[in-house]
Amino acid sequence: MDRKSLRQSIRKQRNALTRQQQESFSFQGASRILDCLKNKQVKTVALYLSNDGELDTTPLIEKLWEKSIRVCLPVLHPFNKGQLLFLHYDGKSKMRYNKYGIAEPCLDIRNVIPVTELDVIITPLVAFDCHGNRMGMGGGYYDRTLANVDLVTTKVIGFAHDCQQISKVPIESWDVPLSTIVTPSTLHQFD
Ligand SMILES: Nc1nc2c(c(=O)[nH]1)N(C=O)[C@@H](CNc1ccc(C(=O)N[C@@H](CCC(=O)O)C(=O)O)cc1)CN2
Ligand SMILES: Nc1ncnc2c1ncn2[C@@H]1O[C@H](COP(=O)(O)OP(=O)(O)OP(=O)(O)O)[C@@H](O)[C@H]1O
Repeated sequence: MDRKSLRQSIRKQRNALTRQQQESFSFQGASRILDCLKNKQVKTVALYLSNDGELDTTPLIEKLWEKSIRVCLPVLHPFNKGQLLFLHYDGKSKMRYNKYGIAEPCLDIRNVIPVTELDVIITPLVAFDCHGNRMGMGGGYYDRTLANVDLVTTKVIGFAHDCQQISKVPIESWDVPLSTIVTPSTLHQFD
């Protein structure tokens, strides 16, 4: 299957999960991520607000706030096409909808967090495989972000439903494989 058909098919599957499944999976996923961050000096985590049947990040965001860990969200760069900025997000952040209908903090330079300050980036994805290859929504936003990340100082974790795992992601030269992917049932570690 080509990338486009694969995307469509997996997006359909995750959107078909029931409300009850979405809710229990989001708590299971959150607790796996927290396990993964335990005993690490984590001050700032980049997350995303779930959309299109993605594993819901709300319980995880709440838990991080409880632990006084700073949460950032991606914002589409206003001029540089395909690039993301990361903005601090708390319960009081002013929000707007971007062109994809995803809520993001209103752009205010004072709230921009440089990627070098992100201890952990939790990425959304559409499909992944047993080698840690990921495929996203098709904008190349995270591929571009990860191309500029120092993977020694910033831990990158994919977050997805179990049903998003496929046997082989058709990869492209710019794809950055992930060493960790968390699903509700499993912490996947790849070498
Ligand atoms: N929750 C969440 N936030 C995110 C991402 C994500 O995957 N999930 N992104 C990860 O990169 C960025 C947004 N990337 C996206 C890229 C394409 C589409 C999308 O819906 N594309 C439509 C076509 C839209 C159009 O061009 O009109 C489609 O495929 O149907 C959505 C988000 C930043 N924020
Ligand atoms: N590091 C990069 N530099 C420049 N262009 C890039 C880079 N990474 C990806 N792109 C471009 O972005 C487009 C979309 O890439 P791709 O389909 O792999 O995105 P994706 O992995 O599905 O999305 P995302 O990374 O946002 O989740 C491609 O046309 C590709 O040329």
